[in-house]
Amino acid sequence: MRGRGWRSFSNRGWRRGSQPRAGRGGSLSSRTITGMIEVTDLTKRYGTTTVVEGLTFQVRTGRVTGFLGPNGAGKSTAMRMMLGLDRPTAGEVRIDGAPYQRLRDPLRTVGALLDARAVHPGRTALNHLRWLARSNRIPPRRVREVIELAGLRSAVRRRAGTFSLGMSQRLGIAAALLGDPAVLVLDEPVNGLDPEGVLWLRHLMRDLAAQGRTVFVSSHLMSEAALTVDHLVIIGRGRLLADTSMSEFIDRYTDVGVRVRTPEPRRLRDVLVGAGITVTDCSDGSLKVAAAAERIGELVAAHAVTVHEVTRKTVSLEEAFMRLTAAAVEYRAESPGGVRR
Ligand SMILES: Nc1ncnc2c1ncn2[C@@H]1O[C@H](COP(=O)(O)OP(=O)(O)OP(=O)(O)O)[C@@H](O)[C@H]1O
Repeated sequence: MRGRGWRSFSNRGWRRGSQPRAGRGGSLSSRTITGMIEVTDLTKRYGTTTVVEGLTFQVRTGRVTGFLGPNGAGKSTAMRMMLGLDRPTAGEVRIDGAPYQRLRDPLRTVGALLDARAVHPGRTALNHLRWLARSNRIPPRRVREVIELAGLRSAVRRRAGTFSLGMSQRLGIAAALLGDPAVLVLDEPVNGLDPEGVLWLRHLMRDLAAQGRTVFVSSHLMSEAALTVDHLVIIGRGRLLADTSMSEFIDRYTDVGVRVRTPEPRRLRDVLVGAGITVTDCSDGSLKVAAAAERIGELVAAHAVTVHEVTRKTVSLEEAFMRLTAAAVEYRAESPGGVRR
């Protein structure tokens, strides 16, 4: 059994300390917590179906890492394996250097929200949190602190079974914060939150990362991730598609192009290609030109080509995400004409 460094509970932030405290077995240790998650060659098969395949990445401290992928990509399965709830077919996950099962005080090291509804419906929110705190040797005053943090004060005496999904998410987040953990693993925590709740959660995640914690949060919405996340791990059909900073992702995948409508497409194409510019035909008859609008304007004027419209087009983050994961999308709607979107 491993020893554990001393930490203090504080609303102002999480602090690592060098002051040791007695471990369960009475041993003392000055080991401090790093909070890093290391995923190595993680694989999960159900029968002949491979749900997670050879995932390798690290989740670092002090930033919010988004775990993205389309529906069925394997995000929840990977998170369950991180938290020791599913056994990997191959590979491993280490949190702070050890598998989850070997953490001495799991709730104090990792706070997790996987399924907000997984609470006894007949138990009040307060009793749920009190029970969790007691079973993990967490001081009762921390229960009050997380109730305030999660904005649950007016609902603590209500039974969890009467909660809306958004309220359940808040309760789940309160429970995840109970142990003042260095690592937070949150599966789609935005689901069901109202706009005020979404804003609150964004700020909370950013604050937790700014305090030096590791925040790992799944989502299938890039537009939401873009507002919170510093780093992205993107998977599709269980495989790693990207492990990149948000800014690198924007640079690499959200290309900017210019659409040009002209009654002389052949002439314009010759002029542009002659200037070394890449030109692509669009289905509506316009041309997609890989050059700045100013450059196109100069060439058009110099060669007296008639142009009806020049429009700068940017690829949104959501479009870029859909392009990246397109080949790995398992579930998607058929359009009325039978063409896949
Ligand atoms: N116990 C199981 N037995 C068989 N297949 C499973 C099991 N659990 C999950 N799967 C399959 O694994 C795949 C990945 O599921 P998972 O829930 O991990 O994806 P996800 O990325 O979290 O999806 P979503 O965004 O829809 O929540 C799905 O095809 C799912 O049907």
